[in-house]
Amino acid sequence: MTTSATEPLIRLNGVRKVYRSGAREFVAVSDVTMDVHEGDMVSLVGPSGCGKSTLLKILAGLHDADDGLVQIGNASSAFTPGRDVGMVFQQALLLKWRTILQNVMLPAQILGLPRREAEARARELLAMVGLSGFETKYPYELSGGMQQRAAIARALVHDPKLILMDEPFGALDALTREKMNLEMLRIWGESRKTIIFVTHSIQEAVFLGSQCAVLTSGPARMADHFAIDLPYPRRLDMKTTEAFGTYTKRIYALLGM
Ligand SMILES: Nc1ncnc2c1ncn2[C@@H]1O[C@H](COP(=O)(O)OP(=O)(O)OP(=O)(O)O)[C@@H](O)[C@H]1O
Repeated sequence: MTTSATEPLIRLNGVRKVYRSGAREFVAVSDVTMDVHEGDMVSLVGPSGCGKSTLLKILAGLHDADDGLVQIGNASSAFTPGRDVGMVFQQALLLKWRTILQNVMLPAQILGLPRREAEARARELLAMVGLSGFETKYPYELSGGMQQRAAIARALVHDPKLILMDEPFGALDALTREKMNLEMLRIWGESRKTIIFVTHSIQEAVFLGSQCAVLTSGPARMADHFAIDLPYPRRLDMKTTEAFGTYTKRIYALLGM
């Protein structure tokens, strides 16, 4: 889905973020240079504390970088972080007193989008994530995987240009996680969104990503960024192929493992 001939949606060059506490400085992210094109699925992989969430916060406009270029949007696609970002976290973070439909509609409501259209879109998205029939249920009536599907629908409801996902399947059991990986690829294919996806799992990074950025800690920096040229649709049995193994070995080597 990469359209490298076009201007990138995101251009990062030499991005660096330092947290300061009194006189002490801590470099959380450095040397982050990559272009992300519309429709890319970028895996950000690295060990705990290597700055993945910090980078997502910079992309979401929640943190400023201390150095380097962060350009989001281009001549044909203006970008407003509040309007154009959808986020999914490790926990679904659904409001327990709202139904699933009301939860999915929340970002549209916050942005003041017309209610009727928002509801129609929320219903369509719930169908897309396989939750038709659960509109009037409450979060406690859904499994963890189903709650995470609702969170994905919620992230898409205001039709954002960029979806940022921070370890969205980290709290799920291994089998549900594999199923959600397949679902995620289907949803990405149908929505054609640009997705940046944080994971600790090297396998997940290779299985999902059209691009992969590897971040290391000590020192915090982007060690590499490359395309994953495995065909879509991806199937679970691809994990046993030599090409898949070559990518995972490359990431293990970059992480010094
Ligand atoms: N607000 C903050 N002030 C000071 N240090 C921070 C702050 N936020 C994060 N850090 C530090 O910056 C480093 C990077 O944090 P970040 O949360 O971006 O890493 P991460 O790769 O997402 O980690 P994890 O995979 O464990 O979630 C960590 O060492 C963390 O302790």
